[in-house]
Amino acid sequence: MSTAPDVVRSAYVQLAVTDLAAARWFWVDMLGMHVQHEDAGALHLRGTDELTHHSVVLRAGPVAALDHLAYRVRTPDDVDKAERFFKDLGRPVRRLPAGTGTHGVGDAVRVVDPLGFTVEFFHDIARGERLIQRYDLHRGAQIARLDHFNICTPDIPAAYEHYKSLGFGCSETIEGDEHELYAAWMFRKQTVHDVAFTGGAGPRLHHIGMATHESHQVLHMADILGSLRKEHHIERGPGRHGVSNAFYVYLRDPDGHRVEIYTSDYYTGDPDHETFRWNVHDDRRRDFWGNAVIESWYKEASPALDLDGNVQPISEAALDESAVQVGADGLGIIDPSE
Ligand SMILES: O=C1C=CC(S(=O)(=O)O)=CC1(O)O
Ligand SMILES: [Ca+2]
Ligand SMILES: [Fe+2]
Repeated sequence: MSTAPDVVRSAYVQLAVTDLAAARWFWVDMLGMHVQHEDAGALHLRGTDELTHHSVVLRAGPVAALDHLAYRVRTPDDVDKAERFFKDLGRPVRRLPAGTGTHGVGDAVRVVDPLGFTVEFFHDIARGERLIQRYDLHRGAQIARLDHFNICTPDIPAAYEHYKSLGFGCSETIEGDEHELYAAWMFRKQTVHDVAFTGGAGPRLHHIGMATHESHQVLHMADILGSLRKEHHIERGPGRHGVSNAFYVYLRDPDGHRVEIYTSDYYTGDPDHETFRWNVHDDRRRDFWGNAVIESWYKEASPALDLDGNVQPISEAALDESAVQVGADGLGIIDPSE
């Protein structure tokens, strides 16, 4: 096996949106993300703490879809390592020299990974002005940074093994009584996750997680949408997660792309960090207070594009967590004897 690239973190996502103006309203006017670069066909956005050019790229397109996920690697040579790693796996690989890929990003490589997702690995990226203490510019949810990707994939063990081969640690899992793997959270940066897997038809993007510093910003985002009679953009929460212990709310943008506003998870940086395992019958796992998980959260997700911008065909999942009979999800049957 060739050497894996040294991935630093989940760095940006490129989404195809069918109405760039409507997307601008949601991601800039409502969430408060900062416009680093804008042209007729795309918006490059970042949060208040982010010193690199962007963490969300919204590109106008005919189909609302995930264009690609992007991980930053530690050195320029790690871009070469990523190219060799995925070529050795026999996967489609496309090198994008500086100036030929996403605006602001230097030399990069894009691959279709074994799970069917288009993923970019880059090191060089343009810098942005330090906004951390420009409180005069902080608005909406006051998004600090991109925290994670959550992807729908039919084979969670395969996803786990692939990201383990890329050097990711595992912070938490959801497992059945026989330890069948329903979901996993994996990391390179020293927090709960850079990527998580939700069991379901895939490849599809379940959501991107955007971090705020404090829970009142999560609540304020929900209040803003309620005030404007845009409450239909709130899909799930606010609430407290079991997995990750984060405080959260899930929103849907005008194209249905799901974004989580997420705060206050925990440190995972010690070399002997142990995985915390939840049982799928524990109804605190997804919401620590036992609140139901709305069915759309399990079933709906954004399709994924291949290297040429075509929608990837999807495969159905073997395990369906929403079908597991638990009390809180509202989808199962509560055993009256309990
Ligand atoms: O970021 C996350 C952390 C926890 C959860 S869960 O709903 O608690 O499983 C979901 C999530 O993957 O979006
Ligand atoms: Ca090189
Ligand atoms: Fe999440």
